[in-house]
Amino acid sequence: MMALDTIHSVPISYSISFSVVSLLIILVAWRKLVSAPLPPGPRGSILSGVKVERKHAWRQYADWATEYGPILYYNSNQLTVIVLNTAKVLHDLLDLRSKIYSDRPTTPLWEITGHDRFLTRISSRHAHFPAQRRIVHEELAGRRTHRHFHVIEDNVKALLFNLLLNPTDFRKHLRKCQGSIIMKTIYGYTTAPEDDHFVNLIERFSVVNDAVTKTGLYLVDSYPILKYLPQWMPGGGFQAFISERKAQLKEVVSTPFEWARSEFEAGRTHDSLVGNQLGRREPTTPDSQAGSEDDEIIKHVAAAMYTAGAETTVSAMSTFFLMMIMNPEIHKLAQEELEVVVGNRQMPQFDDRDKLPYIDAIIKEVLRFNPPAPLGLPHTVTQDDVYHGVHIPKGSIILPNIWAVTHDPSIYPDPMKFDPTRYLPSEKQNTPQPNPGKFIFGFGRRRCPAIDLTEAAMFLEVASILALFNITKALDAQKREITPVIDFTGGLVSSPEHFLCKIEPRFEGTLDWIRGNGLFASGAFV
Ligand code: HEM
Repeated sequence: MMALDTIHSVPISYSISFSVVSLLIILVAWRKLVSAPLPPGPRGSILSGVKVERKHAWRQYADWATEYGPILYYNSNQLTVIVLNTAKVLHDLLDLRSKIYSDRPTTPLWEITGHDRFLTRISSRHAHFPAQRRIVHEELAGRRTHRHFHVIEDNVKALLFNLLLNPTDFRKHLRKCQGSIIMKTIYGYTTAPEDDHFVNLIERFSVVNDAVTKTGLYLVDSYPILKYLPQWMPGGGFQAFISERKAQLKEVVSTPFEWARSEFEAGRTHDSLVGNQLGRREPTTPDSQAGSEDDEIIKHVAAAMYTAGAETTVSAMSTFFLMMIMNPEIHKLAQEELEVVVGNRQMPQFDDRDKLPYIDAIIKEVLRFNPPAPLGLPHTVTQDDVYHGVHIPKGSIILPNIWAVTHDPSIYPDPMKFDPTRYLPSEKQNTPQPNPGKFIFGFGRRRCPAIDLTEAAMFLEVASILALFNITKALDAQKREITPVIDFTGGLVSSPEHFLCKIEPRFEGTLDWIRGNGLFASGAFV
């Protein structure tokens, strides 16, 4: 009996002390939380909060950070916004506390229209999120990207050909190249030379999507009750707007997917994300729930890729053109490296990448100088948190100020100077400056899943363009050089403002050279 008492009393006393300790921990954490103030930041009007007026919000935030510190808080239209401005706070919160900082903010409008199902916007707590991330990882991570090298090669050849025939439209050609790479690797679909049906569909949608996804733009975001307003009541036209958006979204998500599925069912296999995933999933029966759920997952991953990947890479490539005309000595050094490693009049290959450190450094510097997504994509935090004595409330919108990090002089000295040698060891600097890829592709569980594909495509585009062309300042009617103003657009993706440049073949007979290298083979040019 005694023995039995002892056996039982030990766990009971343990569990009492365990409960007391847990309660104390919770109390201490709670006291810390309630006593911790919000981070410092600008205060706006009581009604609408702070308005960020500047075209480049990231610069405004960086300026505020010098006044208030690396973590800023402000209130905008009743939304709590926290901006993270240094590499350290970004790493501490978005990488190390990724478990609670990987969600995406949503709005009633996105939920009603279904925008919140895309990988770019889906909540990290949604049942489909792990499967969506697994799919992109399976299809695009690391060496798996190599399967798509031939797609990149074909489209880069088409790009070179288009630049030769019609250099003025270089941005259109960059867009075509990137869009075609995505459509082929994701759906197995070869885009038409002009006016492609699917590309037009997605691009039209992206424009509307941009407007729809501006947080707080619509009344329903502030007053969710409005979603129940019948169509016949004043203001009920909103219901028609919703139906239209839903239909548009369904078309964008389903049409290219259904094309890929019909190809798959007809036995025409394409080594694409959708084709491979259809091959992997359980066989479906007409009433199979699992099959249709899998389809939903695949569709929404695939549809996110074009909208996330087209604009960003085109922005980076446009910055590359701008930097080449503004820095002719860097352009020349890159061509000299290519001549030594690849030889004259040769098309660079993927295998050459490791032997071309200067080209690699130019790409890094392009991405640092103008990060295509300067504020990344917004995150949100799923529980109240305290960091260095400040309270980060659950549900706050967390903006990573990537631009502030890539222009932080303590990491990148003289940050407004375009200088690829930052990443190369030299007598002046034993340790090269950090690869901006650490920051510009985002953080934690939401980090961009297409980094390897992006870097491979940018390498081949940059190296091949420099191998074949000289990019210089355009001339006006009096044959004077036009020096562009270095300026970038505002918005989620920031690209160089319109500028002119001259793109000329380096060698006589380039057209013949292009023919000889099979550049007509892909048929994907305009
Ligand atoms: C230079 C080119 C690119 C840059 C700078 C870039 C940057 C980013 C950034 C900053 C994020 C947000 C990460 C975060 O929330 O922390 C992101 C997410 C994403 N990117 Fe990229 N990206 C590029 C190219 C691409 C391409 C080519 C694709 C597709 C083919 C792509 C697909 C995606 C997707 C699907 C997400 C959402 C991931 C998620 O929310 O879980 N990106 N990217």
